[in-house]
Amino acid sequence: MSRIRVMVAGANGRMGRQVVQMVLKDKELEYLGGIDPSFPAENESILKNYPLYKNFEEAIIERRPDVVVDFTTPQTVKQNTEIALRMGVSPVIGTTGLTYEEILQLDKLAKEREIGGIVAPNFAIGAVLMMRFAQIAAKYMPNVEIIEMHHDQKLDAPSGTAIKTAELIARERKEILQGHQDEKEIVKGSRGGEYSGFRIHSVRLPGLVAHQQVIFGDQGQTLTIRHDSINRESFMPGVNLAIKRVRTLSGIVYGLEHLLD
Ligand SMILES: NC(=O)C1=CN([C@@H]2O[C@H](COP(=O)(O)OP(=O)(O)OC[C@H]3O[C@@H](n4cnc5c(N)ncnc54)[C@H](O)[C@@H]3O)[C@@H](O)[C@H]2O)C=CC1
Ligand SMILES: O=C(O)C1=N[C@H](C(=O)O)C[C@H](O)C1
Repeated sequence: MSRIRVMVAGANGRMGRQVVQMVLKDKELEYLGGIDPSFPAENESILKNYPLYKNFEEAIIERRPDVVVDFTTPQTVKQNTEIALRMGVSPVIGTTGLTYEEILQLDKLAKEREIGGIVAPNFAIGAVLMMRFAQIAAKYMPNVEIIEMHHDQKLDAPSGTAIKTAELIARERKEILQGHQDEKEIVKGSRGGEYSGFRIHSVRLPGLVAHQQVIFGDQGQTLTIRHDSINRESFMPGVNLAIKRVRTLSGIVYGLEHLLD
């Protein structure tokens, strides 16, 4: 059986470097090279041993991968994905920041081209379970707040995981007036961002990787569902699964959970 030919966009980033190592270790995958406009540090010998392109379109035209994994930035991911789909390449997208409308547009393009793709805001199995458990709890405990905590270099807030969690909660939660109307924010933003009647709070600190708590409250009790990624290896089994399954999909699938059952 021929190996799946993979390129990694954002290869020089925190996630990209981890993905390159994972792909190189898997005998079913062939690493064709990376795409990243930044220069790898002197000690990043792995990246320098393989082709490293600065331009996404040029890389895809020249190498013709089966799958391109994207861990870049919210500013570039949509354009990258459109190029990949137009070139017949299946995208595995970990980059956050795509809106739901943009995912629908990409899905339309993927279906027109008969190509499978996946957008997963979180590739860690524990995070997928956290989101699912929160969705179940929301039906019975509609008073809820989300606190997500990440490293201080993160570009987007709230995190893609928090947004997806909020979308799942909003689907189940009956519409209630949470808290009261007379609240006054003395320090602007201290009550977080509002999503469909409940709050999301984003914490950014050095020392953190990726963490989230979903806290439900009811009379005399709280329920806290918490997930911690303590390193970026936590995302690799999910990314590996997506690379192997993406070409069997129809259109763009949103969330790793769709590959698990
Ligand atoms: N879905 C998931 O499980 C996870 C998603 N993420 C998301 O992945 C994204 C990347 O995160 P990090 O690796 O921490 O960021 P990072 O800043 O360390 O890496 C991003 C890399 O993309 C490169 N880049 C920028 N524009 C590019 C372009 N047009 N083509 C190719 N490369 C380009 C940058 O030079 C940089 O090296 C973020 O959106 C983050 O939220 C992060 C961790 C897990
Ligand atoms: O930027 C990160 O680090 C992460 N981003 C994703 C998100 O925005 O949810 C996934 C994970 O939380 C790590």
